[in-house]
Amino acid sequence: MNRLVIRVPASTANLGPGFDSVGMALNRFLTLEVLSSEEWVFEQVSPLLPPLPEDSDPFILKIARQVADLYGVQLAPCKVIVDSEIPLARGLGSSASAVVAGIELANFAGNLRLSLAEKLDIATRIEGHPDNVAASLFGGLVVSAEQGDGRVEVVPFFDIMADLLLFIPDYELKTEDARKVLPDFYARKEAVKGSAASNLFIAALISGQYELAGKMMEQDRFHEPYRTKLIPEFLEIRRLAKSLGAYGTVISGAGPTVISLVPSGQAEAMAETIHAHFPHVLVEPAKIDRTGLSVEKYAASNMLNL
Ligand SMILES: Nc1ncnc2c1ncn2[C@@H]1O[C@H](COP(=O)(O)OP(=O)(O)OP(=O)(O)O)[C@@H](O)[C@H]1O
Ligand SMILES: N[C@@H](CCO)C(=O)O
Repeated sequence: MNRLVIRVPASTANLGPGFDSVGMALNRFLTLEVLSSEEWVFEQVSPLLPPLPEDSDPFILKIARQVADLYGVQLAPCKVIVDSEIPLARGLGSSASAVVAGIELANFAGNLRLSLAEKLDIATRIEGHPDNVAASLFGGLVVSAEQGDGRVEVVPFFDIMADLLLFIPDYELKTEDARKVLPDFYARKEAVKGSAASNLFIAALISGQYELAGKMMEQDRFHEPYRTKLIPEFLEIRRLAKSLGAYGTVISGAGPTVISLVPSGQAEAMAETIHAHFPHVLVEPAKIDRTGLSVEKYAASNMLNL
């Protein structure tokens, strides 16, 4: 094996009331080209990536080494060329994609032969919650729950017939900071309403009742009431998107990106209208990625064709 291409989709977490449990993969990708090498070499070709540290391992290699330590193996050195379409700290799962990429790098360079379930458990432990990593690994809409024993159970769905509209502000919001504004406890009445909204949202979404899914999507009780103040344009975007026919509009992950679930084929036209109202926000149509993590292996004999 001389060349490997690891492709990991971005993701949106929560989708409103599915806090830390629901994720959806998006058609924006982190890509690693991995080649056999005498020593570790990292190159980055996207301006969206953070600068490579001068005195320590790059983040993705740190994750790979962590996984190798877990299994007690040494990693064979590689040259890794990293490209990315996922903006950092915007609520589009950049860290989860990097964690999944690091695990896959370890899988290759340490010859670990990890199963998808093992990758999910490790990624969840590193990321702290399964929503983004599960979506990046499986693709589609993924509902997940940690089991308390280090294992994560998931059910992916691939037949959601809707598109997405991303509103990406020009400022970052670190997940760590956006979690600090959340309460440690919820009153029973609030928790019951939040959980009911989540249940009905998922039931509506997977049964193709997108209007109802959109309505329930906007009834989160777990995080949006506390994070709205961190994203000043959120409620105005929601209002405008609704007036143009979006099913529902929520904070993507920990924000600041706002995401709308919209009828198939309508995202482009809506993006054009909305962009004029929010000049400092990038308004981009997106689609659900239904592939998840993909790994392509190329033998030496094929390399001249690549
Ligand atoms: N490809 C990468 N290479 C190195 N570091 C990365 C990479 N992707 C993400 N990171 C690190 O993760 C941080 C962003 O993670 P954070 O959890 O705050 O936001 P996010 O994952 O983009 O959004 P969210 O979790 O809300 O979906 C970056 O600031 C950077 O430190
Ligand atoms: N569920 C997570 C996603 C961001 O990592 C949150 O909302 O904090």
